[in-house]
Amino acid sequence: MAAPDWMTQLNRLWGGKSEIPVADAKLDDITGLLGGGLFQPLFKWMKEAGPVYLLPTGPITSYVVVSDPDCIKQVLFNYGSKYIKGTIAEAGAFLFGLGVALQENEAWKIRRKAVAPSLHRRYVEAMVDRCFGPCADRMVSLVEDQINADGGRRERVNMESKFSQAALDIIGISVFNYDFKALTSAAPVIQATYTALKEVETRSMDLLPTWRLPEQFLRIVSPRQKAAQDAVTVIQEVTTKLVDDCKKMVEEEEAVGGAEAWARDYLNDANPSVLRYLIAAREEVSSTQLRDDLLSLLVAGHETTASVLTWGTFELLKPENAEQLRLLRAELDEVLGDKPFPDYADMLKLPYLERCFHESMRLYPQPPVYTRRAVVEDVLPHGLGTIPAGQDLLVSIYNLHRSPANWGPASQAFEPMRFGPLSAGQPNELNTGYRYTPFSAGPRRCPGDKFAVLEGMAIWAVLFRRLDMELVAGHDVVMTSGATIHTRDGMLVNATRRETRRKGGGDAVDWANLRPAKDIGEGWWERGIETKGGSGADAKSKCPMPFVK
Ligand code: HEM
Repeated sequence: MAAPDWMTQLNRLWGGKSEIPVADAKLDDITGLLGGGLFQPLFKWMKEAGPVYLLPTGPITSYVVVSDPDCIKQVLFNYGSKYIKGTIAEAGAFLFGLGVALQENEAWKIRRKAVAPSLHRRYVEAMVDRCFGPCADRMVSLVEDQINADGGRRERVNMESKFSQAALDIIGISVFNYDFKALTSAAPVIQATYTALKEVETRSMDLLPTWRLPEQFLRIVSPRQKAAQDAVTVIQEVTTKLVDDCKKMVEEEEAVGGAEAWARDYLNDANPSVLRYLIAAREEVSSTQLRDDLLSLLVAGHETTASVLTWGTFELLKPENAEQLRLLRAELDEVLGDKPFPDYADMLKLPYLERCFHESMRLYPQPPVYTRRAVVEDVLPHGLGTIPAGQDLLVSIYNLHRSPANWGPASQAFEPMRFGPLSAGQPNELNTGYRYTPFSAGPRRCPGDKFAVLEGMAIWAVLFRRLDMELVAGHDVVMTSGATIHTRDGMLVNATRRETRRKGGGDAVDWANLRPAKDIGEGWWERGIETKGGSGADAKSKCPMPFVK
């Protein structure tokens, strides 16, 4: 995506405010990383050019890459007044249609107001017991069955696929009340999601945006575009069917018992879902709008969580992180014993596990980079530059989270205790001064944050309590990017059953006085969680879903 040297020279004549340094982007920087993630050269250039720099991408096109906490805060909070999503919204329109994730301005505001309440804290908490725990159990039981069938010998498992399948099953049940059974059958929608998301990323970074040409033409001339369009058709067919089925079901329930009886039954025994909530809300909305909103949830909520789990597992299985893994298991044994999967009450007693999930999101933010476009001129804080109206930006959360300026000399190391004592709580953008911003901030902040954290914790709790795993020797786990960070060839582990510990039977750990197992640099432990800040989400509001008690 970076422009060749001559283009960089040309771009130095950029008409904007020239105090923003220009990245010295050589083609070698990205050819060396071909097949790797785009976010990696962005990190290299940040080290050379500083936390705000201009990246020329063509003779007249460029991105300003932003990696400073205060600048990122300003850009994200001014969505709607100074910035819009820009490139990513244009490039993703073929996939997301009218859905909440990529709409802009007024159209987005209406959809956000309708969709966000469906992911309310209380609904998500109810989902832990009904869905997250049982799905995690299903994932691990399948591996255990394989091990048993093989006489107890170790089994080679691609954990990236397992997490992706489990996350799809979870999002299917909680959002659509539909079981994709991705763990037990080959769901074409998974591959379709990957293909479509990869295309969104490629489109947003294309040097020559040929994808702006008419769709029918692209189908004929470009096999890549044809594959992307076919993938979208698969995803849309699946979601359309789910919307139609749910609408029919609600209509039938109303016809039989009237709205009141339906509501009563709904409270008593039906499985709640976001889709049923949206239909029950009786908002005047077309089936296409509903389909695209749900597709936003499916896409935004599936791969993101799965990728955090993949990379966090990779870190936890590295020999250098043996102590972190020991602590994680000690906590699980202490709280869960031989319980097959945790419920919501257990989740509140697993702060170290939650820290591991946050530390994984710090090192592997999903997505690592996203776009904004300035609609008016904006002066960045700390004299870091002026953004002219019309300028495209790349907000690099990967740079933000890995920069030694924000996280000290050991910023690249996996250390869940870097955020301070467990009594300080869990990190978020508010209490870390925006140095840790995994769910974005401001109006477009992720409404699925609580969902994601509890889902990830449930899956890890079951996995690490019941299985022993080691990374497969000689198999390189290499980062590459779709819209989230993928592995190039999977994340292979050898798995065996783990000896069951009784509740309280874990290693005794002095949790109150636990400090980082690694040297994170002087003064950085104190800087983990700096201020008392809320969750960033609207935690106290009343749950709008009538069926959640
Ligand atoms: C670890 C998992 C997840 C991460 C790291 C994550 C991260 C993000 C980020 C960074 C954004 C905003 C991007 C921007 O500002 O341009 C976002 C938006 C969104 N996320 Fe998540 N997300 C996760 C899981 C989920 C889940 C589980 C759901 C739903 C069940 C979800 C639903 C959404 C939606 C609907 C949006 C669009 C919101 C809007 O534009 O108003 N996410 N997510």
